[in-house]
Amino acid sequence: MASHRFVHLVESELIKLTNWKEINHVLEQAFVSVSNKDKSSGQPYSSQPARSFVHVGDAGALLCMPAFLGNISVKSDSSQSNPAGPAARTSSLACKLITSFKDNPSRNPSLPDIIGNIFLFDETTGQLQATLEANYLTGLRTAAASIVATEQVFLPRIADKSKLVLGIIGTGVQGEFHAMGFMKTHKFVQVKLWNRTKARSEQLKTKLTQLAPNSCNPDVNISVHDSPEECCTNCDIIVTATSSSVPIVFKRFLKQNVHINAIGSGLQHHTELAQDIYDECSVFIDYWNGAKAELATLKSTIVGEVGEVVLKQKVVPSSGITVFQSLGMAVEDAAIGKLFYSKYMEQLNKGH
Ligand SMILES: NC(=O)C1=CN([C@@H]2O[C@H](COP(=O)(O)OP(=O)(O)OC[C@H]3O[C@@H](n4cnc5c(N)ncnc54)[C@H](OP(=O)(O)O)[C@@H]3O)[C@@H](O)[C@H]2O)C=CC1
Ligand SMILES: O=C(O)C1=NCCCC1
Repeated sequence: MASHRFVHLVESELIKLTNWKEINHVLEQAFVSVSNKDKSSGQPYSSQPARSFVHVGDAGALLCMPAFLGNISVKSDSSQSNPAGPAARTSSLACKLITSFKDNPSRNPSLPDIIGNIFLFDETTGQLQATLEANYLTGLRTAAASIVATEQVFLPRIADKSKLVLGIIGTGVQGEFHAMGFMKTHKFVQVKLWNRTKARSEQLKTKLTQLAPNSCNPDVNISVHDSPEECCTNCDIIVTATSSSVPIVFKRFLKQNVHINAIGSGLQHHTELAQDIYDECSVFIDYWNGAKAELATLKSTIVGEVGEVVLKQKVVPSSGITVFQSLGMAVEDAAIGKLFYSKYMEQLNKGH
């Protein structure tokens, strides 16, 4: 059997390897892979069952998220050593095991809602190659999924992209990753924050103010708001990232052509937005397999997968409210796990 070296990558190591452009690039391929039914098309493809849940009463659950992702490039074309040549293709075999216990943040001492690891296997031999701490990576890949969904579903219908306003409803871990990822990759004139516990949105404002000089708009205005309504007013793009089991965003808060990335509420999904939004909007999802199981109670019009939009199999509306209903899927973890492992090994081989 070929000898191989096993590595465990901890958060401090992963932070050093973070590059939003590369992350968005692999997330877009993850979306494409689930919608691509033709392996010979040259596009990424994947095999990913609906994830399984082991429920621990009402306290939480253990999620098992396996996936194979084929024919991906882990570097954006512009960062290839040979920019003229085709991006080198690889694949990823991975399984994320992650728990979600919604009362964890209010424990003393406080614990994260989600705690997990990605297990990455050699796709030729099946040997375990690496484990990667997955809290940080889940934050990055969930935000990148929203960014790619926004780019595909919403930005094409916006003529003037220079005056966009972003709203973040819920400034916990996910809210923070979303604010940072969006500010690093798109220009916003204002980023509006709301959180149930106001001190936490004030803390995020301080962090984002420090980030602003290295964001797409150093002059961005960052503001903290007293209510979800005040926060959503005038927003072009909204992220809901809470564990609320009752609606906190209603249609009357929204601009006509708003796009919402609804990523929160863990195992229940679709509880953060009021039914009057779902009655009117067009919903985009990450994958049908997951939606059939996890969005069975959603009463709305699901147009299709984000990957179907990238592949031009589905058309996006030219106006109206759009919602990306993010469940989270295993190919996202397979994609980001492979990206970070490759970057780590590359550095190791260069002797850094
Ligand atoms: N779609 C996906 O791929 C993923 C989704 N998630 C989900 O995203 C959500 C946020 O996760 P994460 O940021 O890690 O968790 P955090 O514990 O860091 O943040 C939770 C946030 O929810 C807020 N909140 C909790 N209950 C309520 C309520 N009743 N009304 C209003 N706000 C509330 C908290 O406010 P306060 O500060 O006041 O407590 C806090 O802002 C979770 O539901 C999680 O399961 C997570 C990972 C991936
Ligand atoms: O995709 C994930 O990872 C998660 N999704 C829902 C909540 C727990 C983590």
